Amino acid sequence: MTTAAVFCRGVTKQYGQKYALNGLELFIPQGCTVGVLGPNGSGKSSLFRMLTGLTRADRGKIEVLGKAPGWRTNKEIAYLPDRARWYPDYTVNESFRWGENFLPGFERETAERLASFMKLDMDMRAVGMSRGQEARLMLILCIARQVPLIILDEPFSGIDVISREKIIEGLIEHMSTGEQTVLISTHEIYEAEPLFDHVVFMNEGQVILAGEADKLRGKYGSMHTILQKMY
Ligand SMILES: Nc1ncnc2c1ncn2[C@@H]1O[C@H](COP(=O)(O)OP(=O)(O)OP(=O)(O)O)[C@@H](O)[C@H]1O
Repeated sequence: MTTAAVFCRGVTKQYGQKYALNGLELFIPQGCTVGVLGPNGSGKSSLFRMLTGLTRADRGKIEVLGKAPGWRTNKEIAYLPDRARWYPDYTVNESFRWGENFLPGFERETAERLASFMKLDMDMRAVGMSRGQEARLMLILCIARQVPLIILDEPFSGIDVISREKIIEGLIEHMSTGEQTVLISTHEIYEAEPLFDHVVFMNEGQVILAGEADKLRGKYGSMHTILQKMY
C-alpha cells in the first residue's frame, strides 16, 4: 500500500458555533505536489495549522509522515504560514545564514540559486522589500529545505502575475525530483495548476473532491472549471 504523507480521519475543529473543519477525510500519498483549493473560509489554513501541530483537533485522527503532529514531525516539515512576515533588519544573505543555523535541512546553495532565479538581491533588507519580494524570501526559506514535507499557505499572494509565472516555473523545476511531498494552498489557480499532480478541493471544513490532477482534468476539465462549477 502507498505510504501516506498526510492522513486525516473525521477531523473536526470548532470555534464557538463555527466549524473550521467538519469531519475532514484526507489521504495524501508521499512524493506528490498537491494543490489545496477552496473559497475563503473553507478550512485550508486550519488544516495546515493542524498538520503542523499549532492547533489540536477537537475530534478525529491525524497522521503526518506516519506520526501524530508535534515536535517530532515538525523537524521534517517546512511550513510557510499565511500572512507570514520576516525579521525586518535581516538582509537576504543574513536570512540564509539564519536558515543554515536554525532550519533543519536548509541548503544555502539551493537558496542562493533560487534567489538569483527570483531576482532577489542578497544585500536587500526585509524592511525595504515590497510585499512580493518579502513573499519570495519567505518562499525560498521554505523550499530550500531538504525535508520530506513542505506546506505553503498562499505562497504567491502579493506577487505580481509576471513574477508569479516565473516563480512557478522555478518551483516546477525545483520540485521535479518527486522526493518531497508539497502542499500548496492558493487562489491563483490558473497559474499554479501546472504545479499540481494531486488536487484537494475543500468547502465548509470538508474535502469535497480529491485525486490525481490528470484524472480529475480528464473527467471534469481544468481546475479552474471545476472550481467554477463547484462553488
Ligand atoms: N482561531 C480562530 N478563531 C475563530 N474562528 C476561526 C479561527 N481559525 C479559523 N476560524 C474560522 O474557521 C473557518 C476556516 O478558516 P480558514 O482560515 O481555515 O479558511 P481558509 O480556507 O484558509 O480561508 P482563506 O482562503 O481566506 O485563507 C473560517 O470561518 C474562520 O473564520
